[in-house]
Amino acid sequence: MDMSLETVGIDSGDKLDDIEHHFRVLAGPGAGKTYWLVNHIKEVLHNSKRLDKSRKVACITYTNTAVEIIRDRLGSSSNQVEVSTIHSFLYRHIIKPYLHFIADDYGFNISRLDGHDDILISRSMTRDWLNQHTNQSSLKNPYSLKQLRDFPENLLRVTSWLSSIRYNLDVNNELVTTADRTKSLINGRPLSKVCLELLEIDLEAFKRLHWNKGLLHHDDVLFFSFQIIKNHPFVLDVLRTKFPYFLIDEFQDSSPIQVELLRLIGEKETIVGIIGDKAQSIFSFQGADPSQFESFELEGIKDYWINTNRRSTQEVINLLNHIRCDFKQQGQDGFNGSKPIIYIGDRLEVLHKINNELSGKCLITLSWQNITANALKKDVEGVDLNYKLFDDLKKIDSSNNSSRPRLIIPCIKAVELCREKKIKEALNELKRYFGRSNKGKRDALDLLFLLNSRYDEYCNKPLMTLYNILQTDSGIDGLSNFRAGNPKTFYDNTNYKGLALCVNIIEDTSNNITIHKSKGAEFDNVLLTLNSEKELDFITVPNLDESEEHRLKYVAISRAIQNLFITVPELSKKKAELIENLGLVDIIRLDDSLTHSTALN
Ligand SMILES: Nc1ncnc2c1ncn2[C@@H]1O[C@H](COP(=O)(O)OP(=O)(O)OP(=O)(O)O)[C@@H](O)[C@H]1O
Repeated sequence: MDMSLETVGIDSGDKLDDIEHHFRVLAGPGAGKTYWLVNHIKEVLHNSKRLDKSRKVACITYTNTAVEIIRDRLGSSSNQVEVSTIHSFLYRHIIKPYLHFIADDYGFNISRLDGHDDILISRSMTRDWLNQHTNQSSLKNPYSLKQLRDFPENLLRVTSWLSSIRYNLDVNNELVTTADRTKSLINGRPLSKVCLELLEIDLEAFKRLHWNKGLLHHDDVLFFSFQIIKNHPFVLDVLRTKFPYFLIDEFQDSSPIQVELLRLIGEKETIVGIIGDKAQSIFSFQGADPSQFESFELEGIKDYWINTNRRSTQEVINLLNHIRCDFKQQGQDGFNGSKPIIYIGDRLEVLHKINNELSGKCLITLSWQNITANALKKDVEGVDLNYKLFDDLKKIDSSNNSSRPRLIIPCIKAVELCREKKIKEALNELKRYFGRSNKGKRDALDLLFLLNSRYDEYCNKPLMTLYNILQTDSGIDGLSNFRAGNPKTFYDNTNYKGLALCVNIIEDTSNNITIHKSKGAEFDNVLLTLNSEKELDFITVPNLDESEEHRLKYVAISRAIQNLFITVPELSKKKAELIENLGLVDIIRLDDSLTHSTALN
């Protein structure tokens, strides 16, 4: 951390002398940033003369789970605080009241606006877009309009590429719409550069097709908020009046558009406070840029730094300190435990062994990939799981008149969400198929009931079993039979469970989650699962500044309060010695451990 002379060291129990200046709090994991933030909000509520019934503190954090934690900790004080994610905040205070100002300029059908969602891109929408593309006559063999539109694989290439549309800011702080060219790669072949250059011209027209239907993607919330503020600056004044204090936790994962919005809000009247840690920046794939935290500037901003770790045992902190080179955290006096352990062996066996040893205490597994987390949840073996089965299904069952994937994929996602008690999200999946009318909502509920009550009949069978149930008992018309061919082979030979493993459970609160979902949380006992010994480089040659992969693992191990375990299938003697020589972790080979040996060889 680049600590300037003006950076003031504080403790997570400290109060600021003056609540009326912008601030930045920098600190490592477990330092008590969220703890401090909650106390600071209470301080503001207590001392500020600028708050009343309609003037509140805005507190922005990254996930709905974090929102709940902060609300909980605020207790009854939370009436005067609006705690939310940035998307919910902007939707409520900018999009809903003001989108109608600019809706016509963007062809947005405001009468159909109904929240924001993760909008899935359909091939029919891609086709509609191609059919009206400004450059369609310039598209040439092998990617002519007809070839892009009518060859299923090409259509998939365009659709996949369009799914990566993002908004960013250019050097003049103007919004630009981009899509990631590499995402057109299907079956080893991408669209050509020439073709993509021609198509790129009209990306906004593609968004307009959705906006015409009142569909608002999460990213569109940022896009429209920014446009509204730029074109109608009085909206900023309204926000500043309503929120004299604007505090943001986990700032390191903000996107450049969010950062610019906050900077604009903080230009006058509103006090902006940002809290974060650049070494915990793990969302670059969503546009976050770790350098923004330290470079964020507002007039008179003061920097504070917390150098303690109030979460973990000294043994866990020793490992964290080894990995981090910009500063060292101090632990709490006398809070000691066992050295972290690296287990070498099959991860499911490791999980069972640790669970046995912890005898009933809760162990949380953290994995990089969603499919690994799901496999651990469902007790499935293997490291070579196919996380692309939904893509394969769409590709293989992709003839123009097949509506099967459009139904069966939401069904699988819905029932898996339902089994994790995410009923609202489950119904939302099915509403993608049935629509959002009252009838659509009723149909979604009926189908969810059917899928859930018959789960045991298909959960360990080929996908065809589920499809047959849908054909015979869902009441949905027009579900076509199979002829011999690749789609039938896929449905006959692919086990439902394989697809279930690919479902992403948002805000997963189970004991087996991805590292990204563990952000901000802490657990007594943590098991980090790794797929190969290369992934232990974050310990042997750590580089948090340049490697997001290393930061991700740093975040994972810093969730542990008491016991930290890491598992890897194999470990060469050379690398094991390298790690052993650090003296910070014990290494146990599972085979040896069966005879209670902790020896290396
Ligand atoms: N001053 C304090 N007194 C008592 N407990 C504290 C104090 N500060 C922090 N804690 C406790 O330490 C733990 C870590 O705090 P917190 O979650 O706020 O850290 P953080 O900096 O936000 O962590 P991360 O960035 O890793 O998510 C929590 O259990 C919190 O309750």
